[in-house]
Amino acid sequence: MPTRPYVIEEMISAKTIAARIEALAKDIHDAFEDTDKLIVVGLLRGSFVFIADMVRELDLPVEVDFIEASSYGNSTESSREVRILKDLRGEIQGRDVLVVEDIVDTGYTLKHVVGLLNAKGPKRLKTVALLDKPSRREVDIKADWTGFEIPDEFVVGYGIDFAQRNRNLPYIGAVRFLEDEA
Ligand SMILES: O=P(O)(O)OC[C@H]1O[C@H](OP(=O)(O)OP(=O)(O)O)[C@H](O)[C@@H]1O
Ligand code: HPA
Ligand SMILES: [Mg+2]
Repeated sequence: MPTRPYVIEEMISAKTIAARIEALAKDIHDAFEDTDKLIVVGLLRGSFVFIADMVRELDLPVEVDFIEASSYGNSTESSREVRILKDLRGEIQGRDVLVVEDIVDTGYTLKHVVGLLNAKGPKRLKTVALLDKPSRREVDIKADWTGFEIPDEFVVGYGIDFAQRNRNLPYIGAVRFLEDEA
């Protein structure tokens, strides 16, 4: 289904993202320095680029796993119903876990997934989100580490989509609907 016409305005460059991930990885390394293995869980689909860059900066023994959660469909508004489309492949009971999320907006997705994972009894569970939109929060959740706090703008790129488009942009950009400009 075609969306309303829009342009994308760069908000965070690829270079700035890379530098921030390097710093986040150092903090995460320090928190999990004594781990025998860190299970890094990416939330599909939006986090696929972030997790790929993050694990390559993490100097720790890691296992990579994924959960697929979806709540937006083709809209810029959350349905507030988080559907789990794919569960973890491995066990996390008694393990160290890092959840990797692209963006925390209303907070429904991260809160739901953290609840599901905590119910499996991990030893330690921490979360990292590349982006945080605190002004849009509807439920009480904050990632343990955040890359960038951003204003109330619908963003795309670096794995993040609008109606499944623009995930392949190397930077984060804000969506500007053209008729809004008139
Ligand atoms: O804090 P929230 O308001 O819940 O929004 C954040 C979530 O929404 C997006 O996922 P989406 O449902 O679009 O699925 P996708 O990752 O496959 O794009 C994004 O990737 C986050 O997972
Ligand atoms: O700003 C956003 N862009 C794309 N997907 C999203 N899901 C939550 N917030 C956003
Ligand atoms: Mg999406």
